[in-house]
Amino acid sequence: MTAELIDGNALAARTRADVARRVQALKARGVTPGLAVILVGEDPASQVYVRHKVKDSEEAGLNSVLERHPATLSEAELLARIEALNRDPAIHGILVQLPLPRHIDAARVIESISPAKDVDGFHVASAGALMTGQPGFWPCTPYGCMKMLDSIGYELRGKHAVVIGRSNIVGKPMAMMLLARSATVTICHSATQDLGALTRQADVVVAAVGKRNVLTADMVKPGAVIIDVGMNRNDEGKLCGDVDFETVRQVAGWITPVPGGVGPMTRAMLLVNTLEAAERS
Ligand SMILES: Nc1nc2c(c(=O)[nH]1)N[C@@H](CN(C=O)c1ccc(C(=O)N[C@@H](CCC(=O)O)C(=O)O)cc1)CN2
Repeated sequence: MTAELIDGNALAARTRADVARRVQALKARGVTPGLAVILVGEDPASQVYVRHKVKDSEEAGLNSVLERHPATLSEAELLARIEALNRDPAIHGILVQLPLPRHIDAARVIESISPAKDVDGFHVASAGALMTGQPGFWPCTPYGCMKMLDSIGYELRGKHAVVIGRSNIVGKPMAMMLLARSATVTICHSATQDLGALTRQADVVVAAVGKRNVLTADMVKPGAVIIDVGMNRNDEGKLCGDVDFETVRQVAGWITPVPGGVGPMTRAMLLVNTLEAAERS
């Protein structure tokens, strides 16, 4: 068996086109969705990601403002900027690119964003809303993974999903989203014993560790759906995920590639969240 690819680039393009249509409808009612993207420091990868976010939003018809600050910006100065954006009626979504410089407490910064503008879905209020099934913003990466599962018409009810990774921004919210669809969810992490024994039982595996080859072919049930959230570099410097793609695709039923899988969907779901923030305002 060779797995079918779940094409994140194609699904993201359809999602962006849908957002663009909804933005036009909102503009006709006099509202232009506004997104503020804050970058602190000169991390090269973050600079690329924020540029993409601004370009994506402009192409979909949103207003986006990119604020670049030096790495020496103090936490108090950053909190003051966020407070001003919280009050700005033209801004519906606020995003602080992570990671932040070490002298800034990322949790305090995230909690200072108004939950109504938390389009990254990282605020504790957004996490609580997800956990209790209340309306709120879902973090873009796991939200994008759910859209990828939906795109192949996958019925999660009663299926066993294994999430590898327990971060606040991917692993934990991913598990909650799968649970909300009535999957049986196992969360694995660095202290899990015999990871393969668990993944071999899984109908769906989401790998979100940030380490190459965490999932190999011998750890996969034939026909399983494999979602690869990882973004790593191999020995040749090429971008790769957490999954040993070439061997796992011989066993799995569906698989997401890296690049061209979850990454583009993360970007697309930010547009969806920002549009919805504006629609709710
Ligand atoms: N405030 C946030 N910070 C960070 C987030 C986030 O969701 N919110 N996630 C990551 C980085 N990230 C978005 O910010 C992100 C990274 C990569 C991609 C992507 O499309 N990757 C491409 C490949 C890009 C390349 O060639 O380098 C792909 O997978 O095809 C999207 C979003 C950390 N920080």
